[in-house]
Amino acid sequence: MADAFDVVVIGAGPAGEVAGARAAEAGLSVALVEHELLGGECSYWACIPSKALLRPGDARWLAEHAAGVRETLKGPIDARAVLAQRDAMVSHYNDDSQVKWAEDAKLKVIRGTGKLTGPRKVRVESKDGTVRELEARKAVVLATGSRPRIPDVPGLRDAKPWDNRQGTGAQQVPKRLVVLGGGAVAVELAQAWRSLGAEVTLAQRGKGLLSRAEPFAGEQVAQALRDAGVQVRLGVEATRVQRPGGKGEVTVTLSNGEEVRADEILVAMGRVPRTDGLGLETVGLQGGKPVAVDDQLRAKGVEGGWLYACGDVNGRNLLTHMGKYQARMVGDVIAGKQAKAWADAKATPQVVFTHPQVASVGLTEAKAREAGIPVRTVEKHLQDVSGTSLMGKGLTGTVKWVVDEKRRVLVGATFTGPEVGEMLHAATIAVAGEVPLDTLWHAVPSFPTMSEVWLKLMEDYGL
Ligand SMILES: Cc1cc2nc3c(=O)[nH]c(=O)nc-3n(C[C@H](O)[C@H](O)[C@H](O)COP(=O)(O)OP(=O)(O)OC[C@H]3O[C@@H](n4cnc5c(N)ncnc54)[C@H](O)[C@@H]3O)c2cc1C
Ligand SMILES: NC(=O)c1ccc[n+]([C@@H]2O[C@H](COP(=O)([O-])OP(=O)(O)OC[C@H]3O[C@@H](n4cnc5c(N)ncnc54)[C@H](O)[C@@H]3O)[C@@H](O)[C@H]2O)c1
Repeated sequence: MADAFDVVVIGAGPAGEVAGARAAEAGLSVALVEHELLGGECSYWACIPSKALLRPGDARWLAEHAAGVRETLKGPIDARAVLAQRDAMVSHYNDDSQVKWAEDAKLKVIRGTGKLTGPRKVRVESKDGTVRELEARKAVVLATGSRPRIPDVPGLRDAKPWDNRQGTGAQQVPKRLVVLGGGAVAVELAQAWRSLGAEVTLAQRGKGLLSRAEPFAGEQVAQALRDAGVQVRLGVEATRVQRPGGKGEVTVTLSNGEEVRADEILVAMGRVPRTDGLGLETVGLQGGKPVAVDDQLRAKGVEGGWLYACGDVNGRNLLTHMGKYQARMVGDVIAGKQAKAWADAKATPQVVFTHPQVASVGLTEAKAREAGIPVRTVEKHLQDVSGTSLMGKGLTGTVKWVVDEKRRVLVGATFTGPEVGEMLHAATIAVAGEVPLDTLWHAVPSFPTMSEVWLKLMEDYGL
């Protein structure tokens, strides 16, 4: 006999937890199925540990710009203390507090691997082989996230490369690390391990780093990595990896003929949705690719509209906060409220936590032009305002606005520089809220904060 719930959520990462909690808040009974740790990739092997590894290097970089503090800095960062703090931030890979949170939110936690067996039916197999059949009266939510993409480079798999799990969870700093990729994972982890003493080489296929951001952002991050001693190779691919027996020294041959030797190799080449083995074919869908959804996060092509997918698994926006945003919509839609996810199409914020940080929202200039928007851009330097000089001598940064000239609203903004992640939300409000520039003119930034750069941008725009 199947146990019946109003909602069955498969996957308890940030998206699954929030979808379940939102539905439970509306009075629905919810089963939350998880086969590893409640909290998902983000809490233990992605966002949290990577930021814990980056923060000390960032703090030191800021301190190096503070007269009177710089002179007192002696010796390298204490890597052992940083790794211990990382372990504390991931609760030593224990999810007791998350389970308590879920139970307090009235979610029924079911441990095991969930799989669809037909419309509204989920089978959960636990590690000891026990099988439990569940039935969803209203909805099933897929929130199974993503796993790293390991491309078919000859020898790469046999070399037992690090992925984000070892890349954020290693207990020792490798002497030499080679990083393949040039997206957020690659730049953040390259900088983090370099700050802890590793000799790092980063090899990126594309012409620049952070290819979805404004080009100046990737250029500044590349320069910062180089300044910190990272060997940055752009426009090259790994063509072969050699590591006999999958341990010891690894040799990576690059497409320019160069051979890089290292003690570990980190693959940071994107993600694939976890949809294989999920029983999608039992409801007429195909595994191995993202679950396509509409703006209410309903899986397309499933009769009856009872299947939803939020977070990385639908491939819309691989960011924790956007997965949670979609999850709030899912919970509301299942509870019968009107809800539609539109922000992830036009106002997605993202912060890359390198130094300089890269904080962006909405469209880049290139994307806005591609969309046929009549674009005008405004660009200013952070060092033009007193707040930046006060934060640290010699600190710099760039802010670029992308304005829809017809509607006189911001459609995108990018900031680089120290702590700019904390400045991003103002831009997110302006973009999501389509605040007219003539109204923004009356949003006065405080003196002496870095946000005064908004004033400079508005003046340059002609307000
Ligand atoms: C190194 C790194 C750093 C990152 N840093 C940031 C950051 O700073 N900010 C940010 O916004 N994003 C960041 N991201 C992206 C972020 O981690 C993801 O967008 C986020 O984790 C997606 O959440 P999710 O709930 O969709 O999936 P996940 O976090 O992947 O959770 C899915 C859960 O489902 C479970 N599961 C899967 N299949 C089944 C099944 N069949 N049965 C039961 N359970 C199952 C998994 O065990 C997991 O717990 C980072 C990613 C990486 C790799
Ligand atoms: N701070 C943050 O917000 C944060 C941090 C980390 C990750 N994330 C998110 O997690 C997701 C995964 O990040 P990611 O960096 O792994 O993926 P990504 O898609 O952002 O970047 C993948 C990189 O790998 C390169 N690449 C792909 N195939 C290659 C090949 N065969 N040879 C050489 N290079 C190759 C690409 O050029 C690209 O630079 C992204 O959506 C990212 O935004 C966010």
